Amino acid sequence: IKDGWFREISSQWPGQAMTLKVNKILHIEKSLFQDVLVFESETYGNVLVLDGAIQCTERDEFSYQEMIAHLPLASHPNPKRVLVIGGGDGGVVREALKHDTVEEVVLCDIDEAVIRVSKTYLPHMSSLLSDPRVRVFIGDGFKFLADNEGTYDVIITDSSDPVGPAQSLFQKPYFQLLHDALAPGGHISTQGECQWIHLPLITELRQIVSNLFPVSEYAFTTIPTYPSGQIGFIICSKAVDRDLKTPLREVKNTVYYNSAVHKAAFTLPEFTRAMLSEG
Ligand SMILES: NCCCN[C@H]1CC[C@H](N)CC1
Repeated sequence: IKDGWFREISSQWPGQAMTLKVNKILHIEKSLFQDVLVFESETYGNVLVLDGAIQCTERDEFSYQEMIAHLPLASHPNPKRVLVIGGGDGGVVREALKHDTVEEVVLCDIDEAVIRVSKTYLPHMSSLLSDPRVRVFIGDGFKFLADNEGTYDVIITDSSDPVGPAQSLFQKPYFQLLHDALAPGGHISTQGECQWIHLPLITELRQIVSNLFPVSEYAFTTIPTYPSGQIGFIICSKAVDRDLKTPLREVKNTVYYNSAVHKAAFTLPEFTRAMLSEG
C-alpha cells in the first residue's frame, strides 16, 4: 500500500493492476499458507487480500458468490448435499443455503485464518457459517474429496489463483477427485479465471473436464474488483443429458443472479468460444 492506495500488482496479470483507495488497514497476518490482508476501502467496503490478490470486497462479492453457486445449483434437479472447497469467507455457503432442497453444506478450507478473519471483517459473508445445516472442516480439499466418494450433489471449488495453496486445484488429479466425490447426476463449479488474461489455462481446464464429464461449460460474470473486471466458471455435470444453461427453478433473495442472467452467462465472445471449441 503506497500513498493510501492498494495496488493488485501480480505476474499473473502483467502490466495491469486494480487499485483501491485505502481508508484503514484492519488486519495483517502471515498464516500457515499465505499472507492475509484486510483493509477498509473508500468505496468498496472491507477488502480481503491473499498473497496480494483481491479475494472479495463487500461491495461486489455477491456477483461472484451468487454465480459460482447458483449456476450449478439452479440447474440441478434436486441438490441436497453441497460441498464447498475453499470459500472460507462463507459467501458461497450463504448462497447454497438459499436453495430449499439443500439439507447440508460442508465447507473444507485449508486455511483457518481466512475463516477467522472473515468472521470478524466480512460478517455479511461469514455469518451463515454457523447455520445448523453447515459443517466446517479445516484441511486439504484433496484429502477430503478422496475420503468422500460418491457423496455430494454439487461441489463448488471457490479457490484463489493457481499460484500458492490453490495451485493443485487447477490440475487433472483434482478434477478426477471432484468427479469421483459426486453422487450420480452431480454438478461441479470451479473458479475459472478470466478470458482476457487466462485463456490458455481455461482452454487446458476445458480439455481436462471434457474428458471427465459428459457435459461441461464455461460461463462468466462481471465483477469490478477482479482482474479485467470479470471472472469465469467451469461448470460440469455427471448426467449425460443435463442442460447446465437452463435454471430449473427461481432463486430468491439474490442481488446479481436471476434466470435470464443464468442463461446469458454461458454466451461467450467469439475469441473465447473459438479457443474453447478448438481446445
Ligand atoms: N470467495 C473468494 C473468491 C476467490 N476467487 C478469486 C477469483 C479471482 C482471483 N484473482 C482471486 C480469487
